[in-house]
Amino acid sequence: MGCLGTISYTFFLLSYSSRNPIRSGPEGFQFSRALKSSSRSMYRGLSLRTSMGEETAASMARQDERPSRGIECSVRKVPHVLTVAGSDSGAGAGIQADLKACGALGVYCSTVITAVTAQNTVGVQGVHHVPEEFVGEQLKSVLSDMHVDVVKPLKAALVVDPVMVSTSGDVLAAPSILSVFREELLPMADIVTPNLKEASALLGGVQLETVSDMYSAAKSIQSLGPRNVLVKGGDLPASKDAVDIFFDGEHFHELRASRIKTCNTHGTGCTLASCIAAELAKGSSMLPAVKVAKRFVEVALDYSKDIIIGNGFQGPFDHLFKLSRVCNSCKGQRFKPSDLFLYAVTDSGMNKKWGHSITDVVKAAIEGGATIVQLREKVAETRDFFKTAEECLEMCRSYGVPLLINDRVDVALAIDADGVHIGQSDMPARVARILLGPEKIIGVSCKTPEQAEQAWLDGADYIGCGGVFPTTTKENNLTIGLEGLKTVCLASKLPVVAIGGIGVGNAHSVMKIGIPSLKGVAVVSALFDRECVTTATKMLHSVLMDVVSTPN
Ligand SMILES: Cc1ncc(COP(=O)(O)OP(=O)(O)O)c(N)n1
Ligand SMILES: Cc1ncsc1CCOP(=O)(O)O
Ligand SMILES: [Mg+2]
Repeated sequence: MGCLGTISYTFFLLSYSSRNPIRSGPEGFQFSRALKSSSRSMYRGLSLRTSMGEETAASMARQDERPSRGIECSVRKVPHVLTVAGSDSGAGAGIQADLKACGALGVYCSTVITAVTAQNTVGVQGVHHVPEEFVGEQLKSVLSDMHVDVVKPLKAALVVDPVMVSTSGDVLAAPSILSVFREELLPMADIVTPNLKEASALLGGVQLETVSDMYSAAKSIQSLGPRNVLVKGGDLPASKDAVDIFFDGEHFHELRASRIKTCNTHGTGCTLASCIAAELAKGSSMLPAVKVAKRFVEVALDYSKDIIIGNGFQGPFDHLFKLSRVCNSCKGQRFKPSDLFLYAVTDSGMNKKWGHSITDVVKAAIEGGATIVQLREKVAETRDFFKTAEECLEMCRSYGVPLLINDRVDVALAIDADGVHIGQSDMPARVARILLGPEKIIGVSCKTPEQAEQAWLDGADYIGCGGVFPTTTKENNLTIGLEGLKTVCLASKLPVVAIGGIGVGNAHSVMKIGIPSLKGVAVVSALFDRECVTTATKMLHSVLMDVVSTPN
């Protein structure tokens, strides 16, 4: 059976990149015509039937005609937003924001580019308009291909972000574009999302200064034709929250989000509109889509408040929630096998016994020479573990020592730890790698060469091998001895840290097996079942240093 292809729901997101000036009226008219005529030709090419039986038969016939892509795959609905917008070279707004926002919300986004702007965080340096016919050609290319497999009645929603005046006050469109919006686009729109200045422009320059003004504006704009209106109050003077007014022709909703203190706000309007389109494409109805979009923008702004991109006053934010993690990662280098040299693994029971706090023992171990720390908290409540882990991470970062979390991939993700250590009965390393991404450190416990091979295949960074000696710290743990350790070290393609019953009395014998993949020892009780953790760590450190500095 050949590939049955993809069923697409296409939603139009019609917006222009913020700071992307749209020139005089005729261009707008032509553009809107291009959109309409392309849409019309797409409709002509499709025979839409309302009866499900006929629809399915037609769809199957079309699928049979499709050339096989040479792979077996089943039909899968992919929500699909088509954005018609300008390109922002700084990638904070426009097409680039739309792609990122849709990607973040799990929606496919195709693009029709209306203008290419040269811009950065300082401003717009230039605009190159794409000729109208070519905008039409892009529309045709996308729609003629990506709609042919539509098997349900075509659902097309139009989200119009009427970018005319930026929040910073830049006039982005000539007054003549207003008539295009009013006469051509708004009546077609399922939702229009003006900011205060745009709402004012759409309404002939009326002053909008209060939340109550926003209500009136939403009502007046809705009377111009769009089914729904969202008047965005981000630049409302003297407002503690970011207030938006949604009006569906019958009911008003006042939507509030906390106002994030950040300069990284470039592209919020585009992003909000893309997120609304993405949620609609996933099948949401309008108000829930708007709420999700607003929440997404709030969370993304908060996440990105400390990132620095460019030198201008208004930076972009991070739609994919990745950049501040990368910035925070240890010393820029993801994992160094030498970090396994003296690996401290915490134990809450031992801390309790000695009256130590976890942050104090982590600090003490690092000051004694620990080169990596693992939080191994088997009984803590998730909330407590999360809080402690956050504190320990801050501490470890201040010393430049990586912090790994035992077992709990969720906690590692939540606090943005440097990685995890997982065993043979924990989350599979392959899955942990997918969840954590390529940057994080993953260690896997292995007792056999086969397990070591699998850990390597799964994308682990190191293996923990043991228990080498008997231990009471971990119950029912098979001891593999120095011979078992040697066998695994010889087979392992990954660096190895030995664990289990290791302390000042036997660390020497472990390291002396002399197999290059063995990089250090991981220790619990020899460091933490002690009154003075710093002294215990220093002693073990000195034994290890002796081994590496003494010739064979
Ligand atoms: C460095 C290191 N090696 C091995 C282990 C043991 O992990 P696991 O087998 O998952 O057992 P628990 O520690 O979860 O009881 C480890 N934690 N660290
Ligand atoms: C977690 C673990 N995995 C294998 S042995 C072990 C316990 C190590 O503790 P200790 O260093 O006190 O023997
Ligand atoms: Mg485990």
